[in-house]
This record gives sequence, structure tokens and C-alpha cells, in this order.
Amino acid sequence: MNNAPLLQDAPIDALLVLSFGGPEGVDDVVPFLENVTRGRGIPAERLREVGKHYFHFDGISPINELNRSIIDRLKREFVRRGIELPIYWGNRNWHPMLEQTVAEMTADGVRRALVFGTSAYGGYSACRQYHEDIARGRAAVGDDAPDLEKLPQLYANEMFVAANVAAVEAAYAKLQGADFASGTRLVFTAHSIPETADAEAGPEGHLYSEQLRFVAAQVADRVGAAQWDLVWQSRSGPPHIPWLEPDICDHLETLASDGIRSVIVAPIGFVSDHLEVVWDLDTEAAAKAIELGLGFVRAGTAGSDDRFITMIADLIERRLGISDNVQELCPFLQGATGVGVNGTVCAPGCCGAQRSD
Ligand SMILES: CC1=C(CCC(=O)O)c2cc3nc(cc4[nH]c(cc5[nH]c(cc1n2)c(C)c5CCC(=O)O)c(CCC(=O)O)c4C)C(CCC(=O)O)=C3C
Ligand SMILES: [Fe+2]
Repeated sequence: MNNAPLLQDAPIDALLVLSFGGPEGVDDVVPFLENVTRGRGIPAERLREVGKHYFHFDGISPINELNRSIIDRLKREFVRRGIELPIYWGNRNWHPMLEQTVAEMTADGVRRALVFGTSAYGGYSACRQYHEDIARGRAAVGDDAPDLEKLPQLYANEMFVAANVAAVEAAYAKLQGADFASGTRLVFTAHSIPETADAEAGPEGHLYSEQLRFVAAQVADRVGAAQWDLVWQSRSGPPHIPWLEPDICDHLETLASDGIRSVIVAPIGFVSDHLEVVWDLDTEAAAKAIELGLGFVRAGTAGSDDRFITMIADLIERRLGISDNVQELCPFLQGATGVGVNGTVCAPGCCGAQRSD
């Protein structure tokens, strides 16, 4: 498959779902953001400002509930297939915190676990930082911590692409019959990252944006969209630092002035309807579209599709040597697909240098 390190000759005895985590109440927001920005000493006042999107939702991020759903569905799929691995869940930034989960796994006698990270692409934020989490989680426990092997990035998986295709087709169906249904543009979005982070991602650079462009092109081709765009959303940080552009809202203005009458916005960069989706797209970008008189339909995300669960189970069965139903469309950077053991990076130059601020 690739030349990444794998745990050798060892029975795998658990699965760990590793995610970003999100607050679940107003009192969680600032401590959560302190975790996200750990070590950077950002004042609480500023964090309340950064966290204002969370306060619109009573401080509740959708991400934890979405992960609980993924885990429940995966447990049922394991039962159906006879996969006898317990499933654990730990987050980088909020409870259940990864360090606690690794301690619990250790106490339960887990020795070697696979890790499913809830992010589909390469790059520092989407891949390498999860390797760092794995190393941190194990270090918190010490020598008795189980070995942890991260599963590959999902972006090139047939099931991931197919789930996104289905979501875009459903979005087109919603537009059917609307008077602006002709003149629709398909617009893919993903989380923006600093330009330097993209330039440093992967052995050849630009791993993150190229993987996104690959998935966007696949989906566009399969739904028969001749014209499509890949744009970015949810940028943060100081304005003088360049991040990937154009931003979705600026892009909607361009499309409106080009005579486009409606858009389908497909957040292929996110595996579920995280806060960035429900706020930055469903709230802010949707309001921008109304202001511009553009029809706006937001396509769903892959995580709610059964194929997403099938995909995770297939990746596990392939790794366990039970069966091989995984169809990878374009692992165009061999050896750089996100696999790694105990926090070692997946391959030289992958997935980008550590944040330098
Ligand atoms: C590429 C990427 C993904 C996709 C890969 C993946 O899924 O992992 C992602 C996911 C997410 N990002 C999330 C939330 C946040 N990201 C932040 C900050 C940042 N993200 C970045 C990039 C990404 N982020 C970057 C370069 C920064 C700035 C530097 C830093 O601080 O590292 C900040 C700090 C405040 C701010 O700067 O706005 C927050 C609160 C949530 C949870 C949402 C919820 O609650 O539903 C999720 C799933
Ligand atoms: Fe983020």
C-alpha cells in the first residue's frame, strides 16, 4: 500500500476514534479555546471574541454529537461484520480528552490500537497534528501506553468520494424546478490554512490543496458539472498573514457579478456538519447569498452517509487482513497517506512543518 510504518506482527485489540473536540455549553467555550490555542497565551477576552460563533449555539458545537453518531453506527457495523474491537473516543481539545482515553485504554489492557482520525486530508492541521496528538496522548500515560497506528487519509477513498457525490446530487435535486436552476455553479469549500502551511505540506508541497482539488474534480466529474470552483472558508489569524483564497463570501460576490444565479456549496473539506459548516456556510455565506440574490443550497457532508461507516470498517478489515474492499482512487503521494505509528510522521516531508508562531 505504501511504505509507512505499521505495527508488526501484533494483534490489534481496539479502535480509537480521534477528533478535534468541541464545547458543549457556554462555560466550556473559553477553556476549549484555551486548549485549541495552547501555549500561545491568548487572553480570555480575545478568546471570547474568537468563540462568539459558539455562543450563537449556546456554546454547543455539533462536532461531539456527530462523532457519537459515527461511533454508534460503526459499533453496529462491527457487530454486523463480526469485528470484535472495542471502540474508544478521545479528542485533541475537549472531553473526552485523548490523554484520559489513552489512560482508560491502558487500564483496560489494550496493547495495540488502530486510530481513525476524523479528518480526510493531509497537511499539518488535518493530519500531522493528529500524529502529534497520538504522541502526546501516549506520553501522558508513559511506558504502558498502547501502541497506536493511525489509519490513512480518506480523501482518495472511493467511498468518501461517492458519499460526497450523493450529497451534491441531493443538493441539485433541491434546486430542481427553482427558476434559477439554470445558471448554477458548483462551489466546493474547505477550511483555509496559511499559504505557508499549504506550501510546506507534503514532499512536493501543496499536498492539502491538491488533495482537495483532486476530490473536487472527481465529484464534479461524476455529477456532470462542467464548471466548478474550489474556494476556502473559516480563515482566522492576523490579517497580514496570507491564507488560501478566495474566501467563499468574496467568491459569491464574484459569481453574482458574473451572472451566476444560484450556487451549490459542497463542504468537501469537512467530514461532518461542524461549526464551520453550520455557522460559516449555513449562516454567514447563506446570508451573503441572499444579499446578492443568489440561490443557495448547501450540500451535506460525508459523515452522515452510510458509505462513510462502510469505508471505516473496510479500512480496518484491510488492515486486519480480513478482506480488501478498499478502493483508493488516487494515492498520488505514495507513502504519504497519513499512516504512522505512535506519532511518527507519515512520511518524509509529510504532512507539513509544525506551526511556527
Ligand atoms: C485544516 C483544518 C481543519 C480540517 C481538518 C480537521 O477536521 O481536523 C480544521 C478543523 C476544525 N477546526 C475547528 C475549530 C477551530 N479551528 C481553529 C483554528 C484553526 N483551524 C485550522 C485549520 C483546520 N481546522 C487552522 C490553520 C487554524 C488556525 C491555527 C490553529 O489555531 O490551529 C480554532 C481556533 C480559533 C480560530 O482561530 O478561529 C478553532 C476553534 C473544528 C471544531 C469545529 C466545531 O466545534 O464543530 C474543526 C473540526
Ligand atoms: Fe480549525
